[in-house]
Amino acid sequence: MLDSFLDPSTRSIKVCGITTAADAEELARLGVPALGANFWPKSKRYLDPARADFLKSLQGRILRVGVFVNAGTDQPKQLFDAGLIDVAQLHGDEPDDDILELQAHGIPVIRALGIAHASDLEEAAECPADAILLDAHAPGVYGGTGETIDWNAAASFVAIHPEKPVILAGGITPENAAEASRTVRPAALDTASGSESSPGVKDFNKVAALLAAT
Ligand SMILES: O=C(O)c1ccccc1N[C@@H]1O[C@H](COP(=O)(O)O)[C@@H](O)[C@H]1O
Repeated sequence: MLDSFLDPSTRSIKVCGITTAADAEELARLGVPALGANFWPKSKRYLDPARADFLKSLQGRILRVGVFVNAGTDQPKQLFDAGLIDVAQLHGDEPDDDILELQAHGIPVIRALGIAHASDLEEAAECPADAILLDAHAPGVYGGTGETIDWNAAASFVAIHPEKPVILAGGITPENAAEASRTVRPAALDTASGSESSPGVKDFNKVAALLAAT
């Protein structure tokens, strides 16, 4: 499922920060290709793993991405083995060894990189992850800030490294999604704050507009 999500011929979107079964079901019903569930306890969109069982019933209907910040490898493995996630998104300061260990366990990995300057993209070319997610640099909070990155720098990276699937995140909204896709030509877009009415609560008018714009 990750391969079809990343297929550059089909513009995809991941809607991140799902906290309820009802929102997850509605995303699947609308045909959203991927959702993100945030397992970082400090996130405004935290999903307690003890309340994440609803993800199981979505298997095969929507790509389920678990978002982690410096969680180590045990928690992603447990959630994957329990059938709750398909992919791990590492959004902290995790070493490449964590990526390699999760991949060896059969878990595809999305590596999130906070981009403050175009030079930060150099790291992306060497990363062993299955896909790179480019997000705004957010010291201390790591992600979900609604801040955009330098799309021209991201576009150059995509053009120079067509072999590296890139997911563009950071301040993607219904208003700017089409322009973001046109400018950067990423494999997919990713949104948290731009698709919600309040942290962790999805706004389905915004989701429908994002789907139409990608
Ligand atoms: O959403 C969060 O709270 C979050 C916290 C820590 C790490 C990652 C987080 N979310 C990811 O950040 C991107 C960008 O968010 P936004 O669209 O700018 O609000 C989001 O898609 C998640 O993958």
